[in-house]
Amino acid sequence: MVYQPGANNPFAIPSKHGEMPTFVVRSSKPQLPPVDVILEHAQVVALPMRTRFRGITIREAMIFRGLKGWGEFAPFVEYDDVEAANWLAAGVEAAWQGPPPAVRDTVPVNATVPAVPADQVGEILARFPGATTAKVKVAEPGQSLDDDVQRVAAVREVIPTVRIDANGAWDVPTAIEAIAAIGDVEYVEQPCATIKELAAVRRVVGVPIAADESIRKAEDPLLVAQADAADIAVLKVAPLGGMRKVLALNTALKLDVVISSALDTAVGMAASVSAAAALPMLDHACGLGTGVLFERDVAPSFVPRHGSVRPRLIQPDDELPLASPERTAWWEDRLRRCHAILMTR
Ligand SMILES: O=C(O)CCC(=O)C1=CC=C[C@@H](O)[C@@H]1C(=O)O
Ligand SMILES: [Mg+2]
Repeated sequence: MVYQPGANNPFAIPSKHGEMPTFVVRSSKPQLPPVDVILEHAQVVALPMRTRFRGITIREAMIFRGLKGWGEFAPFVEYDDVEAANWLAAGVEAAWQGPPPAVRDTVPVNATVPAVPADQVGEILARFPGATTAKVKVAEPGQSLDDDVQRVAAVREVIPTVRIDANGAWDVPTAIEAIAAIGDVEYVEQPCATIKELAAVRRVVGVPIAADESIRKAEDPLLVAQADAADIAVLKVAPLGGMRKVLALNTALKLDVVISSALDTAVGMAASVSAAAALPMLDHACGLGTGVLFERDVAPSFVPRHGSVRPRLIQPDDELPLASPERTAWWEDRLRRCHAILMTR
């Protein structure tokens, strides 16, 4: 199909001054704008973090403007193109389709506590005013179980409801030992790497198990539920391919759901918050307060107030902390490869 410039072109974005673009582009996917249309309004940002999180101190992201707003493409740099292509689908959905209808206007969020020493916990929690649930990272490489126990204890002094996330780092015996040592928690997210191990831990421990990587990195995201391996599904909009994908998964999984960020900038966070606002049922706080972990965001971050954030559309700041030309070229190449993958799906 050839898209001509102007009104009949479903992907054409008027410039800031209202003129239609002058390109002629080819695309065979009605839902996917041609790659040059995406890149025409794209910028790559490098955002400094206030606290190292998941080994990241500078969060790079590509953001682009579409017909319905802004989208984000920010797969973690180590992800391969097949996995990263889901993130592009999510960004395109946000920018060209916009959010699904909301059923609530506030979304409760948890405080997110990176694997910091216990004496830094108070400073982190102060960034999440009103949060009644905290998610604490545990099992960080190079740290001990005692570090986790102390960090969680320091959090509990301020916020009694604690969930922990081991990112699949424990084997089954270590998970059972660590969960017993850490004590009462709302749930344990991804204690072990595999679905089989999650099911084994779940059979032994008396606390609910949440699956994150076992859903977003699985070939079949429904397997974890079929294997009775989890009580709660942690769903992330960008890695799972978009807001509507997450809503469909929520229906198919038949588990309690928590929507969590993928260390989204304010643009990606707008999509994540919109997905949470559109869920028919939401019984748990969501991991959508991570904007406060950024030193600088692309627009005012979704800062929790009274423990919640509100869905809204984002207009990025005029002046952004742009990535270097080399990094920008790297992201453009990556987006082109991911776009080619989406063309085959
Ligand atoms: O859920 C939260 O409170 C914040 C988001 C969060 O923890 C994560 C975001 C991005 C990458 C992950 O390592 C991490 C997670 O594993 O859930
Ligand atoms: Mg997780």
